Amino acid sequence: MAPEQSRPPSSGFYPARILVADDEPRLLTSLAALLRRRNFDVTEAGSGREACDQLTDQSFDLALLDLNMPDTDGFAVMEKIARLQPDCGVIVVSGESSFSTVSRALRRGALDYIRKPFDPEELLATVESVLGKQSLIKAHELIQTRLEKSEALHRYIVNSSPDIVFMLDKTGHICFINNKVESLLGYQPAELCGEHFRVILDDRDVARGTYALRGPDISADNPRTLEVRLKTRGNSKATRHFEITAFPVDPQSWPQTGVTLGGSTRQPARYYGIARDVTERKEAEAFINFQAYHDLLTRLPNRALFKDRLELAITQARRSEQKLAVMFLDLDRFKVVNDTLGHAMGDRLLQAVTHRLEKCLRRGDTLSRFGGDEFTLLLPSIHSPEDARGIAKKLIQALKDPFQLGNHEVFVGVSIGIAVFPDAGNTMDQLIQNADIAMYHVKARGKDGYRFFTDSMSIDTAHRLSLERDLRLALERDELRVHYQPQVCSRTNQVVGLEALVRWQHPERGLLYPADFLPLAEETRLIGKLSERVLDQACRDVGRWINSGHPTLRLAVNLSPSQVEHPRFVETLLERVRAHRFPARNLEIEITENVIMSDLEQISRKLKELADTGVRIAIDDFGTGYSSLNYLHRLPIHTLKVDQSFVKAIRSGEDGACIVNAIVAMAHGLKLEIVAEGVETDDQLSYLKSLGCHQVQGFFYGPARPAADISRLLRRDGLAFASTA
Ligand SMILES: Nc1nc2c(ncn2[C@@H]2O[C@@H]3COP(=O)(O)O[C@H]4[C@@H](O)[C@H](n5cnc6c(=O)[nH]c(N)nc65)O[C@@H]4COP(=O)(O)O[C@H]3[C@H]2O)c(=O)[nH]1
Repeated sequence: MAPEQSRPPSSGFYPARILVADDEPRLLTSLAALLRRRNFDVTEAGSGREACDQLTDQSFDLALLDLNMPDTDGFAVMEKIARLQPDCGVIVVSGESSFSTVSRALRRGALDYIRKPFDPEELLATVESVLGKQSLIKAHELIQTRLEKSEALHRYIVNSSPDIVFMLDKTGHICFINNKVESLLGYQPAELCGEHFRVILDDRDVARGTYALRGPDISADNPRTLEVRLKTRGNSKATRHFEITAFPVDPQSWPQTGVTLGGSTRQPARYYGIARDVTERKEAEAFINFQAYHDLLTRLPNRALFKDRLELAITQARRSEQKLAVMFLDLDRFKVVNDTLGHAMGDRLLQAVTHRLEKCLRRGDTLSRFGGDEFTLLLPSIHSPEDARGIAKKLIQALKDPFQLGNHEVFVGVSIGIAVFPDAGNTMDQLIQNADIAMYHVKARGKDGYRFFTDSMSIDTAHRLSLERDLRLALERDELRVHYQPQVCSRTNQVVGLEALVRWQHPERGLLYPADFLPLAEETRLIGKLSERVLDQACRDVGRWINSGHPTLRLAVNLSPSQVEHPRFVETLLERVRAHRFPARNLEIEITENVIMSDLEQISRKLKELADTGVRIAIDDFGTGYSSLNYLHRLPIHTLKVDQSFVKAIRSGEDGACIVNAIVAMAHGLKLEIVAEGVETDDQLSYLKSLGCHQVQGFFYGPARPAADISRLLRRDGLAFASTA
């Protein structure tokens, strides 16, 4: 008999439930008693059918079955167990001991076989061994299930990460990479495992990326963070920006460093990292950065970026003792287009202008939009000012052809001031300001041209501000004066005309000449008012002289480019002339070639209108501008004024003298009158006379003088000048 003992160790927290089935009542009772003494929870079944009924009612850990039972044998019960309670183990306790029966029972799932009559100890040992195995299998299955769940959870966490998670071996080959790499870069994780991680690094970042992991001090607490571009699959040009955080795997926190992952690499994982897609942030940063330093309409660098580049270029030029040029460009007639066609057209024009200007430049040059219709250009290393001159001519030429804006064909020009480092300024602000000043000198002299800054143009800023204020006051306080320079016929020494030249009687600085304030007047748009005053005064003075016995006396007035461009130029001029009852045929307006060429069509219409009323038209400084002869016979021009530079050349016998010959010959051919300016010497006068150029103006006959002097002259000598000359 089995000794009375405590519960078997394999039964866990509750006694194992055992079904015992045998058709021999005595054997059944003794077997049950034996097991109960070991604290098993025993259910007895006196037949196979009864055993089957029990199996439908309750569950068991183990069944001890006799094979030979009359109605339902042990095999049938085993079948039912396999179907209803597959976890229930089976031990056959049978008198049958033939090999075939034993083997059949084992094939049907019996875990052991005990032959009757059995030894109680042996039976109990078998029961406990089977129950022990059963509980081990169950525990194993439980752990297996938990592991699978845990693995699934971690896989889910890693693959659902918004970042790419990866592990590398010590040489940088990818041991593991999560699925995120597919949605962000288009690669399958499997195709990257085993590859070196540089295969996805953008070429520009390979050196930085591969070097990054080599630091001696990086760890999980001190990871290496760097921004790199990663290539997307299939198109090596398309990259995305990532912030990578990586560190060596700590053997203490993950002792599995010796284990390879995924079987695709021979080396164990040594680095852990995550790569966060920061493309949108980078793009937003790039856009904000672009906005801060660029003009969004033209996409050109703005004032801030231009100044930054200029500062840098000055430092470099200083170090290498080279020159650089700063140009200030102001569009001519932009305002007219903007005002008449609207801002949208104005914007399109600025874009088109930018496009043409950019085509004239080299890679290192910086063209920037300084504001409105103003641009600045930096030519960082030039050999001589001639290089800048070449570019300026190219820029002017580039804007010559009309711009097509919808149905409108518009013309703009550009006035360019040039300041060359170091002669025209040592600092960034000086260079920009001086280029600006030079530009206004272009504007004041007819626009659509270029000029280099010279010291004589300079007006420092404080001076400039006070001058501007003074100029406004001068208009209010009537400080402007008109002086008249006689135009004399050298054959008769008769005064044929008077050129009105503005002066400013400054309360502190004395008499100022146009060069001192006209550019500023142009810049501050006071030029319009100033010109009106001059015209009014001149009409009054010369009108008086005409009426006092000099009916043929001609008044020559200079007109500023902005005056001529004004849409109401003709009406305004005629209104003033009529208001003073000044005879139109005695008026000659002087304009430069540049003004004409700026918009040939418009200007020619205006000049024809004026000429129809009797007003004469003279081309001032002839020979210094375009000298495109084409317009001469298309416009109602009466007089050519030979620029003083050519007259000066007569004395020294330079080429200029030949130009005078040519201009005079041409004027004769075209039946135009000709006036030579700046005649100072007898030689010049004789030479001009010999060419047949008889109308002259210059210090030879006297400078421009106040009206009172002219009145005296006319009273004393009539129109004859003989006594003075
Ligand atoms: N070296 C030398 N110079 C001589 C001689 N004879 C005359 N000049 C100067 O030469 C300039 C001739 O005028 P411009 O070419 O029309 O050039 C003028 C004209 O373009 C402009 N200007 C003068 N008054 C007015 C005005 O009322 N309105 C406008 N828009 N411009 C004016 O300012 C320019 C300079 O005027 P100014 O300083 O008065 O200078 C005048 C005159 O004083 C000479 O023999 N030798």
